[in-house]
Amino acid sequence: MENGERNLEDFKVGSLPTLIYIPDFITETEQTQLLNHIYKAPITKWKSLKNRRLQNWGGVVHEKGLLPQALPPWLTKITQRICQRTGLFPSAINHVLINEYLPDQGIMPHQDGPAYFPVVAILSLGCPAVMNFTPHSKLRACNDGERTTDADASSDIQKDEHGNKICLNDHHSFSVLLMPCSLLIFKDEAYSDYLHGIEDTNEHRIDKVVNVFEALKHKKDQISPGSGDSEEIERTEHIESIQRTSTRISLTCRLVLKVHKNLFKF
Ligand SMILES: O=C(O)CCC(=O)C(=O)O
Ligand SMILES: [Fe+2]
Repeated sequence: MENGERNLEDFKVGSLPTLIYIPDFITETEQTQLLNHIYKAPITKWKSLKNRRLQNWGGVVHEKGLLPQALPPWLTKITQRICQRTGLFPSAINHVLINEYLPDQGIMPHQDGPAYFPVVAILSLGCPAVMNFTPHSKLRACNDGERTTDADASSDIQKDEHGNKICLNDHHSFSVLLMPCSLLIFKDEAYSDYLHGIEDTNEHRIDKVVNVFEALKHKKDQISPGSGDSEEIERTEHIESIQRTSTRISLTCRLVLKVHKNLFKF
């Protein structure tokens, strides 16, 4: 069965309710077409930041909403597929941020801004990379002094009827391996209780990845490209990191619900 026909539930990874990883969401030909469009854009379309470059498509996002600009057809082809395939966006995706990372570039752990509808879909192109999810500091703070043996863990603290603190969910840091042509979607706790980021190093650890099968496939390919037997996968399980050897491009596709039709109403 093609990935496009399978139930979204089948692509859930990790223990959080809504972290979805779809390998081969686009074909390699589509990846090449997208990269061509991205690199055909005028140089002025790129905004250089300290540790990466980005292109902003769909308009300017302000605290109060989006000052819109129509997405080009080469992007709506993808955003429409994401909306249809996931059914998680209440209306059409209207904003796409394209990030370019050299092998030693990344993005600081962060939470996406409040202007966005709280579902994000990230399409990956080019070199594989690992995205790390870490519990939000607000949650970690609840836990200070209570879980000194496990620095990565955090819990929702609530009070019981006597006012004693009780821990509900455990929050652990985890990672996702983002392979080219894959789509990562996250919402709910993964969106609200965790920071996500990519380390600015050319080697990424994969020991905490939740999409394990993807990691094993990749590890096998690093050792002997092309051969796919499962014994080989087992033999490569000891590899704990991936090398970033070329550029990665990502398309962060989101929806800003509040759209300003008229500049003067801002
Ligand atoms: O490049 C990525 O995969 C993540 C980008 C991201 O988190 C963002 O644009 O907010
Ligand atoms: Fe983000």
